[in-house]
Amino acid sequence: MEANMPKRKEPGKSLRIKVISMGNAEVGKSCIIKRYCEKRFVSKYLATIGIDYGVTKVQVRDREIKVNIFDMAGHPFFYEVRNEFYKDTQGVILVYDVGQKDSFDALDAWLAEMKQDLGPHGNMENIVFVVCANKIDCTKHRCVDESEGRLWAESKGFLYFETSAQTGEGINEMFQTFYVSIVDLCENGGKRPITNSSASFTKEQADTIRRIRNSKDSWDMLGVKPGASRDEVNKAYRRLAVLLHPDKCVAPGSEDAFKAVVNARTALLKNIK
Ligand SMILES: Nc1nc2c(ncn2[C@@H]2O[C@H](COP(=O)(O)OP(=O)(O)OP(=O)(O)O)[C@@H](O)[C@H]2O)c(=O)[nH]1
Repeated sequence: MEANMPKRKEPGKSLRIKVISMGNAEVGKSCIIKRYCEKRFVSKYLATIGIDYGVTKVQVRDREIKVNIFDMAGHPFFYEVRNEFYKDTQGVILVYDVGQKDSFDALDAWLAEMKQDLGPHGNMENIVFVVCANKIDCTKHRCVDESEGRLWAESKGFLYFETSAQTGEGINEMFQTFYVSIVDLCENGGKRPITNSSASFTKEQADTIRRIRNSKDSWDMLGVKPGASRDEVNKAYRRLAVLLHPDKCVAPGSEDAFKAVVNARTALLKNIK
């Protein structure tokens, strides 16, 4: 049996699972859990000290699921406390604040912390991850858009939800899908079920969309040196167009990336003899 498989897994029987929350301080981890479990929102920030623990029961199909939730403090100060709690986990709620780019950029570091604490025998493939792009009610401050977050999550085979603990948007849907995926995983011998989205685009497509988003000018976007010839620009354009054409590529953000590439080519060709 896999190390992080729960003890009882016969269909129709009750199941006990462990879920943890991860993400920078103040992104809303505790509020997301409270919104689902207690149906309320706490606007005052009370930093989690170390770990908060709670138990809840949910029904998935014909199974009663007893969920042990460990809400982790996001502050770096609590690293020593957190690292005791990563093992034997079936589900992770990975949260960032859509108005704080740092909290999105930190997601890789959170995965690295977990991987390091699980050690060489820990297997992250057996865990269901759901990414919550939280505080979507704060539209004015939003700086990480949906396609950027979704691309990050789905290229790793993680679930992705846009949430607001304040309004409740996306919260029930997120937990429902999360718990169903964990039960599916338990009934699938501890293997994460392949989602449609994770199977439908390649790493090259995801990396190219990210590169285009971060490019500094049209040359950079097409991946050619400044001063490249018409032929070089057209060749680079054709390669990207085949990779990202909306008929062929369903990765989040591909349509915008494709349009940006078309515009970059047009702008460059105007000035090349
Ligand atoms: N506008 C808005 N504010 C939110 C939302 N979720 C949480 N907050 C606020 O963000 C602050 C931090 O929320 P917490 O849930 O305590 O954050 P946390 O990630 O658990 O923080 P740590 O315990 O320090 O790791 C609080 O003031 C919340 O009221 C949301 O969806 N929208």
